Amino acid sequence: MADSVFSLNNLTSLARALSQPTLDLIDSNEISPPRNAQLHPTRRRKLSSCSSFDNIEPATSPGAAEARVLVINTGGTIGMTLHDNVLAPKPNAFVKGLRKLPILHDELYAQQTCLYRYYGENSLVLPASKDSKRIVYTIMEYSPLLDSSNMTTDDWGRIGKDIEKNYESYDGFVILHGTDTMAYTASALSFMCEHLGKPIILTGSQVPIYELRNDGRDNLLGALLIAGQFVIPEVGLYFYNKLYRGNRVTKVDTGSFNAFASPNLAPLASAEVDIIINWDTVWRANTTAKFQVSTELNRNVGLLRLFPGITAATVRAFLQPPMQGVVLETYGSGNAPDNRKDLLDELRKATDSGVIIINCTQCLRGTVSTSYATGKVLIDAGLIAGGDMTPEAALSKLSYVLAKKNLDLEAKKKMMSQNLRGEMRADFAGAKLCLSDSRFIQVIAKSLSISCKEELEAIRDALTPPLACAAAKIGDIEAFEALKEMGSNLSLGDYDGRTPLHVACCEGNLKTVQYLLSHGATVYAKDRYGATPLCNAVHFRHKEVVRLLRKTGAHFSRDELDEAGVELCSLAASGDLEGLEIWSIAGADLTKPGYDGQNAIQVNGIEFTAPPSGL
Ligand SMILES: NC(=O)C[C@H](N)C(=O)O
Repeated sequence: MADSVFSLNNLTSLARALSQPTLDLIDSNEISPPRNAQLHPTRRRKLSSCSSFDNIEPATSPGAAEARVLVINTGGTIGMTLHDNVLAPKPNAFVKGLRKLPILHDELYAQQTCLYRYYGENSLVLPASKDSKRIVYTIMEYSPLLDSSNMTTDDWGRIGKDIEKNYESYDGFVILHGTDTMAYTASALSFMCEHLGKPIILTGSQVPIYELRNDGRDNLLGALLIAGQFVIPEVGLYFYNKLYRGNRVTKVDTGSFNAFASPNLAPLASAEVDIIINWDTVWRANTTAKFQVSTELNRNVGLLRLFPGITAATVRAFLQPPMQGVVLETYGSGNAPDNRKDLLDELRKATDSGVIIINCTQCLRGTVSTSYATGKVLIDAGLIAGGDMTPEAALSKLSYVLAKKNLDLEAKKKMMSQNLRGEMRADFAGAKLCLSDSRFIQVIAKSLSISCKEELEAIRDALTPPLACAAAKIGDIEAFEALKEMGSNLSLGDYDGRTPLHVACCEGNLKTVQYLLSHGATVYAKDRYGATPLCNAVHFRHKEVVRLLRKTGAHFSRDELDEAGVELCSLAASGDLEGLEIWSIAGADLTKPGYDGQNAIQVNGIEFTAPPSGL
């Protein structure tokens, strides 16, 4: 033990250093349960302090039975009431209103489990799902609440920052927002949220939730169920039983509950009898970097819609400094008059002087191309093809890209033509193998006399988890490649919810973990027992794997953290410094008390030594 690189003295320093950022995070915008760990080491144990504990059915598997969602209420019709015959947001009424709606809140469970004391006054809980799971959600209400027509880029930044601050405390996020500019906010957040690993779902309604017939209840319920149950690492928009990719939507109807369309991309999920997730479509960050929110946005951007007879003077005025980026909404497949030299000259002058102009179509569906002479002239004038991007996505992408201080103009232009968050279709002509190309699947299909696409996909999905977990066990990257070729999703869990990443983390094969993380595996997957890949890597003491997972944004779940004090004390009691070191690398707070109120550092008479100054 003497030659251990990790002594108890630096453990105490580390503990201090580790606890510091946690404290710094607490401000009025962060909603989290009380951090006084001495009160209740686990939520389950906490239940025993409730007077009505005898009536509660204990959770079958603590940690897996409750999911937490943060709801950020920015305003919108969903929470509006009539004043002087016009609809306007009503502050401080939403939580009270929801408490009276049994489909959105189970007051009995809340009372029995001391929900408010543990999660805060603005918390609510959905009734139990079919598999006895609960979604506990906490509402953060903005002041003032806004009609979304009043939203600005500063409001997008505020939402982004609040998600970032609370990222580790919740499984998913729901943003309540007015429908008028929801497509813009959803697009902007999709770019601002870099290396996203958890669901962020915007929703709202066409009719206030307080009215007899309204769409707010269903929309909120659906968004909560998806955000709390599925690790969809995207900014989505949930409306009228469909989850869409946020940067693919546009508002198409003012008078229907079916207010949004995603003309160029099928929904990510449909809530019918069951909620069906279209996992093949789900976009994944495929990076090992940690989640962060980039709130720097450039406001010198604009949308200009071509119309027959538009004058060169109008175009010139629009493109004057300080304008730096413009989405030009063109005709059909990206066309403009090729007999209007005056117009084309204005566009050319602007691009020559460094204005980035993106060519997007005015049509609801389809992509820009260069099939016509009237389209080619715009390429010649220095415009960048916007593919099948919506104007909302193109505008917010410009705002995000132009704010990148470390990129020169060429790099920004390149970034604009790349697919960053699934906002445009990348041209992979011929690169994607279809399911029936896979020899393996074909052999199985033949032996089972199966030929239709749906049946083939069902076989693939049934076989993927055990095959991918087996490949993870032995670190067989080629097997992963073969599975991916079939269109398999390497994040799918087996019967116990164990994903290939869980297995690779148990095995400690760094290369395999790296591969899975860069091919869409999520660090937030929880198996049937509530265990995360990080918890598995800690358990099997794979230090480098733990480091990589942390770099990617992994953190202990709330229940794992609650249990940590006891585990840490037992490691300290047996003088297991290596074990303690791994826990601290994984983000555990070494000052977390165990059963008797003592923490790891105090256990067995070990003195808590003050850390060297400066830490
Ligand atoms: N349905 C709505 O939410 C429309 C409202 N004007 C808003 O965007 O805030």
